[in-house]
Amino acid sequence: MSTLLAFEDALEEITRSAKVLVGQQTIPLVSALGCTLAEDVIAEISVPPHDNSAMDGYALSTKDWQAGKQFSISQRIAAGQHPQTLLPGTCARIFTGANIPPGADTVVMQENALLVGDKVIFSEQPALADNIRPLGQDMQAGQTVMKAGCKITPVHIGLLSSLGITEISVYKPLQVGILTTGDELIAAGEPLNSGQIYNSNGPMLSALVTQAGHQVKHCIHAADTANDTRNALETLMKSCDVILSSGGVSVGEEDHVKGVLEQLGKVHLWKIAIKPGKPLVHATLDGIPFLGLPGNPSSTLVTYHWFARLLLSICAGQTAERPQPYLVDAGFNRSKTIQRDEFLRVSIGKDGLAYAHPQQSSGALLAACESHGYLHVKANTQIEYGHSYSFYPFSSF
Ligand SMILES: Nc1nc2c(c(=O)[nH]1)N[C@H]1C(S)=C(S)[C@@H](COP(=O)(O)OP(=O)(O)OC[C@H]3O[C@@H](n4cnc5c(N)ncnc54)[C@H](O)[C@@H]3O)O[C@H]1N2
Ligand code: MOO
Repeated sequence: MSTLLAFEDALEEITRSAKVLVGQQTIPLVSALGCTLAEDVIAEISVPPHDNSAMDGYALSTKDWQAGKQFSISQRIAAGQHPQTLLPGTCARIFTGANIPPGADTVVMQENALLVGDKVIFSEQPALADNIRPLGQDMQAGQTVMKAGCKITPVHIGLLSSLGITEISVYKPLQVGILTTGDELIAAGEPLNSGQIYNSNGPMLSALVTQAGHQVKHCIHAADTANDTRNALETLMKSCDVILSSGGVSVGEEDHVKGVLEQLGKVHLWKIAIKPGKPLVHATLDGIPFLGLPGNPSSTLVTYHWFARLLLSICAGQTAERPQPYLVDAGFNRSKTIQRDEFLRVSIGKDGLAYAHPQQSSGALLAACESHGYLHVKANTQIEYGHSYSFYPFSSF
């Protein structure tokens, strides 16, 4: 056990030397959903660009108001129109989104106004700036509204459109190579013979990489031989920015990945004190970052979520954020401790407590589908009912 690297040290080690590996390009904003912003965005205009009305009603000057005074309506301002300066002592009919005329400093909503012929009475004294959305309320010209590294969401597309932006500088997508290994594996769709299982890590990793906004450049499956593994890696090295693999990283003589990595590049770390996911390997192949994820499907998932996801996001220029934990109380006891940090697949019950899925085998994947997230139980720690532990919902990865 003493040779296993601690979870936090491994995270630090894997991310420390990682750097942006992709170039930039300018693309139409409407095509930028899911892309990573390459440069800070500084607002060139204020939003809104003018003081405007938040209500349909009447714009007037608070100093003109008197109880019972009948105001004449000196102009009508619809949204999009350019207002005239307000005639002193009068009010303007105004609509939501219309610019406030110079000389007015408040808006009374029409429900609080009494129309008497062609005049209006405001029974309540209006407060200064009532129902006025001031210039720059949302964003001020010169303000940094988005930082480079941010992943563009539909809300960002709305925000940048409100600044009049039509094109944006983003990072080109990271090209990711995926290698799966194992003689027992066949692709879904093929008939299953004795001793075989379907390859689930390949499609799962492709989906995880795609979901994170990267491009799966090439997926290769290699047999459990050093030759096949080396050939596959050399092929991936020709076209990929980063390479992920699954399986073949443990200690058996059928596990060839680590040996081949030592021939092709430099291995930085192997074996981490986590469960599942212990035999994770991190290497560099001719400048290309490589992460070898253990083949058990839940080990692949956990090591992708905690290590590969962060590594890929740094290489893609994304702001690499570790998910924020929520402190959640355990709904069960477990006296057994292990010398590795554990990532239990748990559900949060209606009582707000965390319950471990009964199937925690690293070979089982259904448990992750039936759970809400990970309960992080530090090495050598018992689980006690009612004590709190860090919970990470799957949605935060
Ligand atoms: N003597 C020891 N044996 C093992 C150790 C150990 O410390 N000493 N560690 C165990 C742990 S922990 C893990 S995790 C596994 C990881 O092994 P590998 O990364 O070498 O993975 P494989 O042996 O290739 O496969 C493990 C398991 O997962 C299945 N698998 C592999 N790839 C896929 C895939 N693409 N889709 C679906 N399932 C996959 C494979 O059939 C095996 O059942 O090693 C332990 N052994
Ligand atoms: O530590 Mo391994 O990844 O569970 O079976």
